[in-house]
Amino acid sequence: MMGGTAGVSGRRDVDESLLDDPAALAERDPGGMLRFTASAGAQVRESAALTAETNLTALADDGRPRAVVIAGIGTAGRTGDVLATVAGPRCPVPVIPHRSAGVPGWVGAADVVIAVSASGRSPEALGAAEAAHRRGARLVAVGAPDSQLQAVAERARAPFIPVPRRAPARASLWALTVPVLLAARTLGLVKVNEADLAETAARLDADADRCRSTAESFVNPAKSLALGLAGSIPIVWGSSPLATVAARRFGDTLSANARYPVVSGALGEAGRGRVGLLDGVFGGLAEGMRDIFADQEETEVEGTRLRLVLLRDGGLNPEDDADEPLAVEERRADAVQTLAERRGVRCDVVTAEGGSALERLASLVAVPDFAAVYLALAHGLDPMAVPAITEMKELANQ
Ligand SMILES: O=P(O)(O)OC[C@H]1O[C@](O)(CO)[C@@H](O)[C@@H]1O
Repeated sequence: MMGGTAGVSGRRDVDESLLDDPAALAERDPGGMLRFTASAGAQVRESAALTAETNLTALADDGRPRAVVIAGIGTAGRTGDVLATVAGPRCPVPVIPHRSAGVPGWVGAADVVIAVSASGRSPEALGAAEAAHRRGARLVAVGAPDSQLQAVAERARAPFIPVPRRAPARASLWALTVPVLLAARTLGLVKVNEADLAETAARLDADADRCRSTAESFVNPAKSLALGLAGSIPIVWGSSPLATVAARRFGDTLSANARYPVVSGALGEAGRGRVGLLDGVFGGLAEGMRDIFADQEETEVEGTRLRLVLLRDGGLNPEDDADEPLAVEERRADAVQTLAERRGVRCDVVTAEGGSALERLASLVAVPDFAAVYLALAHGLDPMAVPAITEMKELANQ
């Protein structure tokens, strides 16, 4: 197979009408990615119940650890980022996401390793679980039942929290995240309570309803976000550490489902560097050309342009720990919107809602998760197929 024909088929331009045709959407989504995305709230409830059935006392017995390492790759790795932000900057114990096989050299008996893998077989999670056992660290494993990861946990006599498998792993973000948070709660590192979980699940359900395939583009926030992004290079910035996790997650799903290149990260850091993209050939320069041609017959100027998606975390809970005062984050978010406006770069804003950090995160992840699927479908791409990843694994012999 040659470039262009290898991998999935699709169309370069989006078919807008397809998004308002639920039957056509279902046909182009044979694996049911929309259905999996809509199960986020159910995943929270199911994983909370499965964690409650797991005996985690071995984890708590030795008291507060020196450090917690969350080991896994891809979506499993993102759960470590979620834990680090929910634990917050004043967490007395370092919370360290780790994305390569094994564990950092300093990990020992005083530490806890949480190994996460949706399939239960990633070399990164398996290597970490085995290394944790060898070094005498406390281990808890999260992943598919009856998997290699479960076998390693059993050999190590470590708790294993089963998460029923959904293919692909990126559709399991909430199912994997909740056990990680609850394991950390057992260690006294986060304050997530049952009401937070219930409210988070309810918000994910409500957003899934707003984003359902039968809701038309003009009332469906995910479809309109997808159409706004069509043909652009998305820049996704988060106003706070929590919103930055959501921004990175949107980068993951836009790349994996819709195959869009994305710049994503923290607005605080971007403001000291990458904000310069707004002045570049895909930003202000391209928009300037559009203005020149707008006076002439030609209204449509060819060329790819940036589209800014700003995820704003209103920080509604005053008890939340924060690195920076909310006012600083808010001023920065206002500033980048002004910058984009001055350069003619279109900007979509998603604002967090909800009381707890977890619910606010859910409110920033839910609509973008659907938008990435709709963008794939509008291009005629099967959001679930990942031929390049499979080919990469074959070629790299992994
Ligand atoms: O959660 P798992 O099964 O360990 O997979 C890790 C990552 O590997 C992939 O399956 C790609 O191989 C991603 O989709 C996933 O997030």
